[in-house]
Amino acid sequence: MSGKGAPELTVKNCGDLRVAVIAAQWHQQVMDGLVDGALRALTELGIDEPTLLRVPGAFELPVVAKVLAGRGYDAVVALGVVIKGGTPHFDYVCQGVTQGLTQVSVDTGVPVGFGVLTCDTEQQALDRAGLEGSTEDKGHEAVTAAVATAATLRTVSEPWR
Ligand SMILES: Nc1c(NC[C@H](O)[C@H](O)[C@H](O)CO)[nH]c(=O)[nH]c1=O
Ligand SMILES: CC(=O)[C@@H](O)COP(=O)(O)O
Repeated sequence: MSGKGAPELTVKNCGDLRVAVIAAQWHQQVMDGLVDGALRALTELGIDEPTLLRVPGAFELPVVAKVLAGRGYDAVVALGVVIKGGTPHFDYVCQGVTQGLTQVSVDTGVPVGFGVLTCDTEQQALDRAGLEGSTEDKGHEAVTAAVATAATLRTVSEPWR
């Protein structure tokens, strides 16, 4: 299930890659879908012993991503759901998470799959959660993108980190 132009990625010979998934806990129903989709992608890729850690909210994703990226993981995947409320808080959470995860990836050279939904409504999140009736599976997508990038980096001859 790929949404709105996302590529159908095929990754081979990546079963030995070390992958960690970090999942926030806000909006449980949507998060259950994202985590299931992520684990399904890992199984399809032959990565059979992923690390799965939980954090309270999306804002806590970058610090754990940073620590894991320094522990020898080939890829880290961050999953979360941020839904707009009645104040600008949404903007600051989304900005902090996005900038933080981006910084981890470029600072460490470890791909960080961005599986954080930033939605105006709960229905938008449900539609992207890989649940029955969803049109997209962003958890699966985030894993596949991160693992594909890690596989690409593995072909780079010089040590990059
Ligand atoms: N409103 C949402 C949050 N807010 C909580 C923050 O992520 C963070 O845990 C808190 O500010 C304490 O540091 N988190 C989500 O994941 N989703 C939301 O919709
Ligand atoms: C994105 C959020 O943190 C959100 O739950 C905050 O809601 P509010 O802006 O109504 O406090």
